[in-house]
Amino acid sequence: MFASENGLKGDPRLEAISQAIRVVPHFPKQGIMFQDITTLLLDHKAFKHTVDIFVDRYRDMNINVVAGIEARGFMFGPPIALGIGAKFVPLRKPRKLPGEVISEKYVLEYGTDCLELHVGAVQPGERVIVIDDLVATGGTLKAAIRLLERVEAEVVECACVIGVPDVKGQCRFIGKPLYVLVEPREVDECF
Ligand SMILES: O=P(O)(O)OC[C@H]1O[C@H](OP(=O)(O)OP(=O)(O)O)[C@H](O)[C@@H]1O
Ligand SMILES: Nc1ncnc2[nH]cnc12
Repeated sequence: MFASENGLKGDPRLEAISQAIRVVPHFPKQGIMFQDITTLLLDHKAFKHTVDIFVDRYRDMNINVVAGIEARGFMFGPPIALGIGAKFVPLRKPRKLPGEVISEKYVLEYGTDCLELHVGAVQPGERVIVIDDLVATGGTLKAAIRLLERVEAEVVECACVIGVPDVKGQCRFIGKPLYVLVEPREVDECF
């Protein structure tokens, strides 16, 4: 669900977060309105609002693991993990993790890819939230959930800064609760 429909209706932090995201049309290919969160990271207030909202939501939910998806989930996951007292586990692209891994392939808006998890990083029964910057088709989150469920973790929720409006039908997308802060921006007036 969107944060604006779940306790944060009218919260000015959501607008500040949205405004800090740059839209780059036709990147990395024609027709994609790329949502660039590097400009959100440049705005320390908007970046802090983002982390604070997730920390407030998850701090009392007995979360053991924050699993961040490469690459942009690595920017939001670690401060959230520190804020809620959980461990951070990277879900990485192929051939980046040096230890024994399990892998899941998935389809993207612009290609195919694969995520890997270190065997032993997450224990059976541990409660996990999965963090990424953006959900579009949900294919990446679904691969992350499959990886974590293969090691018998409990995926409590997925959390993204940006989500296409269709994610309101969240269970159809990924089969797990999904918490999203803002919708993608259409045009870019600020940058
Ligand atoms: O919901 P989906 O359709 O699966 O798309 C969302 C994913 O796409 C982007 O990552 P990308 O694969 O471009 O990788 P990057 O973060 O390494 O650039 C984004 O950061 C999400 O991980
Ligand atoms: N429109 C988009 N902007 C940024 N990252 C994305 N990943 C998939 N679609 C994207």
